[in-house]
Order: sequence, then structure tokens, then C-alpha cells
Amino acid sequence: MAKWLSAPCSHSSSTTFSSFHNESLCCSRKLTALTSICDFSKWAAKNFAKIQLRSHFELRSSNGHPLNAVSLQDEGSAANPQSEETHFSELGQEDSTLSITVVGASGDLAKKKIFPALFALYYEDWLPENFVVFGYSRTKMNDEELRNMISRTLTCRIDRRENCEEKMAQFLKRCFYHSGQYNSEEHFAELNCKLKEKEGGRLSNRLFYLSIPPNIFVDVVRCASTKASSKTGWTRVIVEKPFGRDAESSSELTRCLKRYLTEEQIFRIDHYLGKELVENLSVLRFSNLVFEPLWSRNYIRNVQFIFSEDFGTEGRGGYFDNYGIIRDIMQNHLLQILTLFAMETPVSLDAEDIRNEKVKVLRSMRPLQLEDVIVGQYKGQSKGGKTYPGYTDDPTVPNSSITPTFAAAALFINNARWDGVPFLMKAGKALHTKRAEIRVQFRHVPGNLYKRNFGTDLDKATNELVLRVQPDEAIYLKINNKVPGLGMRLDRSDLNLLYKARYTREIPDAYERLLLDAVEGERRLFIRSDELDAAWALFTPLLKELEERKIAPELYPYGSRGPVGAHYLAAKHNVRWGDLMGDDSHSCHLPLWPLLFFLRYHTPSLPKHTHKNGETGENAKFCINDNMDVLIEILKRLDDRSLGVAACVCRLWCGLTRNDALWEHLCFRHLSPPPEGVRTVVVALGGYRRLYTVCVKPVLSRLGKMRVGGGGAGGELERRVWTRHEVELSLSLFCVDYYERLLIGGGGGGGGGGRIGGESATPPLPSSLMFLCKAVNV
Ligand SMILES: NC(=O)C1=CN([C@@H]2O[C@H](COP(=O)(O)OP(=O)(O)OC[C@H]3O[C@@H](n4cnc5c(N)ncnc54)[C@H](OP(=O)(O)O)[C@@H]3O)[C@@H](O)[C@H]2O)C=CC1
Ligand SMILES: O=C1O[C@H](COP(=O)(O)O)[C@@H](O)[C@H](O)[C@H]1O
Repeated sequence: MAKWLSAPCSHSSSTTFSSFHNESLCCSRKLTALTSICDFSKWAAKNFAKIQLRSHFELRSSNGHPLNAVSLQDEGSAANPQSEETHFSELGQEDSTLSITVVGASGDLAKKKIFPALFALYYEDWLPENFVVFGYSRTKMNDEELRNMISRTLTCRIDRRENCEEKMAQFLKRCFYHSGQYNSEEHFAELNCKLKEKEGGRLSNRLFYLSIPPNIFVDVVRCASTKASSKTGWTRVIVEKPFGRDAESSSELTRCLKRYLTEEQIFRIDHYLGKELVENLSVLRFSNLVFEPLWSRNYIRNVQFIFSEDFGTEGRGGYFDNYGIIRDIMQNHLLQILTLFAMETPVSLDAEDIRNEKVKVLRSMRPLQLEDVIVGQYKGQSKGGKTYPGYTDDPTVPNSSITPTFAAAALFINNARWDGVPFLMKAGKALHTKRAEIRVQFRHVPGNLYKRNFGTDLDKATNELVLRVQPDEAIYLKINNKVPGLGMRLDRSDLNLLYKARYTREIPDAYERLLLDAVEGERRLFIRSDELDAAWALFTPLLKELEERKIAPELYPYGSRGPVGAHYLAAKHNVRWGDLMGDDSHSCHLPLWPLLFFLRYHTPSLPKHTHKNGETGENAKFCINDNMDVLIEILKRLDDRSLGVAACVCRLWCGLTRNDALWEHLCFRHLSPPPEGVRTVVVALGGYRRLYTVCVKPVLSRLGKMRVGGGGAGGELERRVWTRHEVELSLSLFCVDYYERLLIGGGGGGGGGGRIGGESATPPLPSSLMFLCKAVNV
């Protein structure tokens, strides 16, 4: 802990603290309140008039600002809402100034995100008339050099390119630099002088953005608050994550920050909260009658939060190795989205009301258990003549590092709304794709009239709502519909709101929205300290256990779909990852049998796990054979060959793989709709296993080959939908096969005895009448 905060807050003198409180807190609080009220009343008056004029419905945010909601019918303004927006420059703020100081200006985040976001706000006229931007870091630079540095990363919005150069030059003229140490009050006092000079005696509002490593947060806050806070307006500080490494270090950080700042001055940023689709989550839920009534355990089977990046920790290995993917993505970004997803309806859109509800969700959650988490780490991979480095190939990462770059977890909310619903999270670096999405899988339709049209895999027929946060922002709902025509075939379709097709306007970067909110004092999208505590309380025991027990991550190749353990974890909770299933998927190709073997023979010791036979403690092992339901779920997803291999593993598996229900599933897995009322006949004639081996497989592969143009008998053939004729042919052949065996003297009557019986130790012989297949083909 002491290591984590290199400057524990006890370090600073109480004189400084009290002087700041005397000087800044008292005056600045009152003045902040006064100026905010004053600025806001002008702002609100203007906006309110405009909104009323346009007869739009009004949503108010926590500081009372209308949220500029527009009627859904108002297509014109949705396409170009900017024409009606009120911007800061219109607000007549000539008597006040805004100074934004980016601390750590020479760093990656500042260059990549913060300066470009500030420019975008300026470009769109969101910043007040009098503003300056200061860069502060140790690197020696003058104003001109800072301008050169940031000009390389500034881009113009696509819809108003014409005056871009001019706007950029104007923006850069407002950018200045001060070089200094992060723990030097003297250097911050110098910065204060420069700020004052630019402010020219006007009422000053100051925003500090801490874009620096966390071990210097407190130093900077101490120096900035004592030497460079505003004496006349507000002073706010945006703090970047990580907010500690665990519950203890996080609360220590909060305690230290609060020695110099009030909670209202601290803006803990989680940039995922600024993403358009995450903002839209609440709108979708609370302003559409069709969703909110379904938003509970009664209709939702599971919810998935998926984050993946198709690149590794390139360049950030040093930072990452100390944190890992759970702290980097799950404990903050994904958990924040989860709370917004699961919270009850807040009393209002006020920040405190929303954050109260989020905290309630977090406090209702079950702390994460080790058995509900799997971790992975990417390893090097050579593909198409290119070599991709493994995580530990990064020179800033120790060779023996077991820091997870991938994790999947199952979380549960123990409240009336969500009891028993698995909330699955999955986050990973160096995977096959870059995406972030929320997937809501609904329950099966009870007593579904169209059940027979779906095949035996009802999961594939359930509704799924997907909010694709990035890339290509979209909200789509998977539904079942009838294929047009005289028959009754059902199809899966998407009701799709693809943002780029619906809105011509570019979606602002999350940092733009969050910076603007901080300037406006809107706290809705920032994390309150009790929220942070509750989030850490959930993850800290797990993180400690992973580290203390040195749980080795499962290795996965760079660019792959991640460790197979994630599928096992999902299967354990009766869930299938939506991104790897059905239309979006390649699930047929998932190599599940290695997973089974892994689980059978190599499952690591899981501490404090209670074995089914009562054994507990260090040596208790998770054993797939004690979890028959999971085992069967996995077996159901295997192809025929893998089932054959699995049958050789042990008696239990051998018995399970003979289960006719598995073969029934395999026979009709790719059939839509499955044949009706054939079960009794098939069972009487020898069972599904025989049906599959003797008829289905040969018919499928022969006709499949013809149809697909000679393609091999691999997944391509297996995945295509069968036709009714193929099924009928298989069933007819099965009858022929039965009678042939009966006549030839196999001695098998109904019920599948003798040669015909499904339980025979010898594999079923192909019927001599299978030549019919060939005849049909000809
Ligand atoms: N980069 C990203 O994509 C993201 C970053 N973050 C967080 O934002 C913050 C800034 O990130 P990023 O810009 O990548 O960080 P950097 O490592 O680039 O650090 C920013 C600046 O801080 C100074 N600095 C770096 N290391 C030290 C040190 N040990 N002691 C004192 N000063 C140091 C350097 O400036 P100088 O030497 O000139 O003083 C550097 O330019 C971090 O807290 C990070 O966790 C969060 C989300 C994403
Ligand atoms: O906070 C972080 O987020 C980025 C991903 O952000 P995105 O907006 O590009 O999706 C991630 O790369 C980084 O590791 C993490 O610290």
C-alpha cells in the first residue's frame, strides 16, 4: 500500500491542509455555488426557452441542465441536432474564464485523447469564450513545442471540415505549457501565476486533469490545491484510473484526495461511461415501454458484457503487469455498465439519484468466487508469415509473469429483480477481434407453438438484445419470423438500429462528453467514492486469492478467441457466449473435446472448494465427472467423431455418449424444423445412435457432397440446414435397415434388442440397403 501511494497523504502538513480549507474551501465553495448558479441560470434560461419553443420533451440532468432530448418523430433534428444546440460561446460568459490544466501533458493519454477531445469541444463551440489550456509535466518544452506536439493528433470532425485549419490554429493559440515537478509546490505556484495572467482578473474556474501514473496523484493534488486552485471560481480535478489496486489502497487514495478536495471537486473518470451506447442504455430502458417490463429474472436468462481487443499490451506492459485485465477492464468499465444495466429506476436523472441506484446494485452483488472466474494470458503466435509476440515477450514484463490478459467471470445480484440470473463478463487482450458489447439473452417462449420449427436447440431460437458499444455502434434485437412463402419456415432476423445508417453525424469520443460534463459540473457519469468502495469490495477477495495462490492463467494464442475455459465457465451456468454462437458465430468449430480432456485430467486445485464427496480444503479438486449436467451440456456440442473419442475416456463418459438423447440432438441439430412424432418409431427401430450412424451421416455426407460441390465432410456439410427430403430419405432407409436386419435374422424386435439394439457393444453395421443412397444420388 505504502508502495502504491508513493506520497501517503500524512506527508503533507496540516497547516497546508487547513490553509487550503480556510482559503479555498470556504471561499471557493461559496463562490462555486454562486458562480455555478449564476452561470447555470443564464444557460438554463436560454436552453429552456429553446426547448419549449421546439416542443421537445425535456429531460433534466443533475445540475438541472436539460438533456436536449428530442422527439423520436423529429427526424430532421436527429440527423442534425447541432443546429438547435446551445453552446457555451453563446452564454455571455465574458466575465468568467475556464482554465484546463492537463497534468502529464507529455504522456500517451494526453496526446491520444485529452487534447483531441478539447479541440473537438472547441471546434463544436462547446467551450466558453474565455478559456485556456495548459499542459504541465516534467519534460522541458515551450508553448510552441507543446503546440507542435498536440497538433499532430488533432483531427477535424467530418461534418465541418472547411474551416478546420483556421479553428486548429485558433485553438493552438490558447494552449500553453509549464514544465515542473509533480511534487513541487513552487512549480505549481509558478503555474498559478501564469494562469492568473491569462485569466486577466476575471472570475476563474479551473479544471485539472490528472493524466499521470497513480503513484503521483496525491502529490499533484496537494500542490495544485494549495498553490494553484481558483480563489474566485470553482476548482475541479479529473482523476484517471486506476483508483487503487484493491479495496484498501483505493480507500487510502480517496482518504488522501479528500484531505485536499471535497467529494464534489473529484471527478473520477471511467471513459466507458462516456460512450454513446452506454449513455443510451438508460434511455433504452426507461423511455421504451417494451423493454423495462422485461428487465428482470422473469424474462432475462442471462446478460453478457464482452470486451475484446485485437492487440496486446503493446507499450503499456509495465503498467499492465501491475494490474491485469480484471483491474484494467472488469472492475471498472464492465462493472459500471453492469450497474447501469441492472439498477432500479432512479428517482430522477440527477447524478446522486442515479449513483444511489448503482451503489445499491453493487452492494447486492455476491463477491466473486474463484470457481466463477477463469483467467488467461496470451502467448506468441505465428500466422501467415507474421509473428505476434506473447505477453511475456514484452521487455517491460517479467518472463515469469502470471498476470491475466484475459478473464471471464460469472456474477450474481442477490436482489428480487435479478436473483439467479448469471451476469457474465469476458475481457481480453490480443484476441481475434476488437469489440465491446452487451448481450441480453431472453428466456425460451413458454409453450412455444412453433417449437417444432426450431430444431432441438431452443437456445438458438430465443430473443437476444445486443448493444454494440464499439465498433459500429448498434442496437439490434434478434427475433424469429416466418420466411415468406406458402410453407411455414422460421428464420432468425435482426431488428437493427445501426447508428451510422441512422445518423449522419459522427459520434463524439467518450472523452469529449466527459470533459464537457466536468466543465459543466455534471457528475452523473463520474464515479462516487462509495461506488468505488463497493466495486472494490466485490473484486478484492478474488484478486487477493488469485495472487496469493499464484493461479496460473490458461495460455491462448495471440489473435485467437481466448481460452476454452471461458466456454466451460459459461456452460456451468447454462449460458452460451452470444458472440460465439448462432449467426455471429463459429461455434461449430470450437474444439470442445480438448476442453473435456483438460477438465477430466488437468483441473487445477481449487482451494476452499467443497467436493461432492464432502472433501474440503487444499486438495479438493473440481472434477467434471461430479458435474454431470455440465458434462452433458458439453457433450451435446461435440460432433460424432469427438463423441467417439470421448467414449474411450472412462466408463462414465462411455455411458453418457451412448445416451440416445445425445444422438437425437446430433441427428437433428442442423434440421429446421425437426421431424414431428418420429421418436417412438426411431426408438422402436433401433434408436437415434443407429439412425445417425447408419442413415443420417451417410445421407448427409453423400448429398452434402453433391450439393456443396464436392467439399469435404467437415463442418461445412454439418452446418448447413437439412431439407425435408433428406430427413425423409434417412428415416425411410432406417425402416428398410430395420426390416432387412429382421429378415436376415438379427433377431431384433422392437425396443432395439440384439444387433439392432442401441446398447450393443459392437458398432452398428451399415445396412446393405444403403446402396439406395447412391441410387438416389444418381
Ligand atoms: N494511455 C491510455 O490509453 C490510458 C491511460 N489511463 C490512465 O491515464 C493516466 C495517464 O496515462 P498515460 O498517458 O498512458 O501515462 P504515461 O505513462 O504516458 O504518463 C504520463 C506522463 O506522466 C509522467 N510520468 C510517467 N511516469 C512517471 C513516473 N514514474 N513518475 C513521474 N512522472 C511520470 C510522464 O511525463 P513527464 O516525464 O514529462 O513528467 C508521462 O508523459 C494513467 O493513470 C493511466 O493509467 C487510463 C486509460 C487509458
Ligand atoms: O481503460 C482502458 O481502456 C482501453 C480501451 O479503451 P477503448 O475506449 O479504446 O475501448 C484499454 O486499451 C486499456 O487497456 C484500458 O486501460
